[in-house]
Amino acid sequence: MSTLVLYGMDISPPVRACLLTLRALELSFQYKIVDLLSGEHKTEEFLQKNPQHTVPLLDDNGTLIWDSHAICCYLVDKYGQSDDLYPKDLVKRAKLEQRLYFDASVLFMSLRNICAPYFHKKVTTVPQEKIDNIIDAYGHLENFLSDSPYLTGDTVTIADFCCAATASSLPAMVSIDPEKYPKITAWLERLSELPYYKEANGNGAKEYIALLKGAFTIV
Ligand SMILES: N[C@@H](CCC(=O)N[C@@H](CS)C(=O)NCC(=O)O)C(=O)O
Repeated sequence: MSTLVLYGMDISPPVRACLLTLRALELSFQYKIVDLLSGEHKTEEFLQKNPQHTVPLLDDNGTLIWDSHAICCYLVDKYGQSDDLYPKDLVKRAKLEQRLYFDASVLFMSLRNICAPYFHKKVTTVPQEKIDNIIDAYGHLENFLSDSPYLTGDTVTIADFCCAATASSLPAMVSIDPEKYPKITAWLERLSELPYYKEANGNGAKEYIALLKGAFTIV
């Protein structure tokens, strides 16, 4: 029986994507808090596990995996009772992975490019260009949801978990106007009905927004 340990903290969107996946798979795991705000991710002990010093980090009986997207894929492939959350069908998987890479390279980066300078160097001025990146990303997300309730079709997958963990945190910088983004708004409401959503993502997203809302001046 393997022991799963997730390292992270609730304010981190990619950590919450992993929490959503772990809960959806009904896996038991140990959650070890790494307090980024006090620099615990830069300790020798953590750097030995993840030299890139990011959370989430998964330790599956000595196998160390980081990057939330890699973790979510691994968890479903290894422990899923079905492939519903991460289909094996190549065409379905390709569409899903496009959404994962969208989160990793566009959506989450639009958030990280603002919050990393804030957390690392207390930078509170944000160029309009960085705000425009969030608005562009919202536009793409709205478009991905134009003809289906979830990001890859009729059922929830890890693409929804990864993108929703980020999207539900981005209102710290740019609100999601329900009139402009009705699909994103309905999608987040739909996901919030999952029995484990509040604990795995909702509370942490609220905490993240409370920590950052109003912290920035756009220049
Ligand atoms: N693409 C990575 C991003 C991970 C990431 O940037 N995590 C942030 C917290 S939200 C972090 O650990 N920052 C600390 C650092 O980069 O030193 C993932 O999806 O896991």
